[in-house]
Amino acid sequence: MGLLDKLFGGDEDTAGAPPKFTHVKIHPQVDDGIPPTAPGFSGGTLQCKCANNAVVVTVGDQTAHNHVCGCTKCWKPDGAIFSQIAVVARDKVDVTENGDKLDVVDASAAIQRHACRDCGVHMYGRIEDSNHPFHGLDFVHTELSAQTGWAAPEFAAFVSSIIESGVDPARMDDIRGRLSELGLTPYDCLSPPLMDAIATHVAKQKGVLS
Ligand SMILES: N[C@@H](CCC(=O)N[C@@H](CS)C(=O)NCC(=O)O)C(=O)O
Ligand SMILES: [Zn+2]
Repeated sequence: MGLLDKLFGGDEDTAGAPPKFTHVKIHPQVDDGIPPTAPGFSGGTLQCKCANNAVVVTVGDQTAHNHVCGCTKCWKPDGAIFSQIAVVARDKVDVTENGDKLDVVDASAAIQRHACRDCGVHMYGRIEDSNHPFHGLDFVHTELSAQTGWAAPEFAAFVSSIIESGVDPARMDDIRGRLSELGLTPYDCLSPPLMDAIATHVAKQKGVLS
């Protein structure tokens, strides 16, 4: 193998090779294979983890840009090193039961995460700043739903940020390897389409694009 191939992995043939990183756990929704998106799926309900008086949020549409997120701010189920989070239009999100149990986790954050004060689950995240590139979208964890058919996760965001939660940096090659095996391309910020959407929004605000 030449130097360039060594550096860029040019002729390493991994097609059809058995997965090498199945021991690496990412999130319960993806670890045993990713449930597929159901064509025509049009929403459902999300429920917090409380045994009594659970908070219920009704989402009246399919979600988009579902992904696993390694940042420290998104809610994760116990033991998971990533969250799983997707977006949906804010006018499709309604708190339908026990909304009095919701508190905003950090009012100064761009995403106002509304969490159940009893079980800690984040029920939806809303962007109130009308100048934010993602204003109009809410962030939701569809694993909180009993329905199947929600949009499948497509990529992994904020991967390096898992170190900020205490993950040993020496594990990063295995973790990125597992994400790639699952088809969740690892990015240390967001996916290229979302980064392009943010940059386009900024360029229009500055007047360098129309
Ligand atoms: N390295 C930081 C990254 C935090 C971050 O920027 N998170 C992203 C993905 S959820 C974001 O959009 N945050 C906005 C917010 O938290 O309001 C961390 O892990 O805390
Ligand atoms: Zn996040």
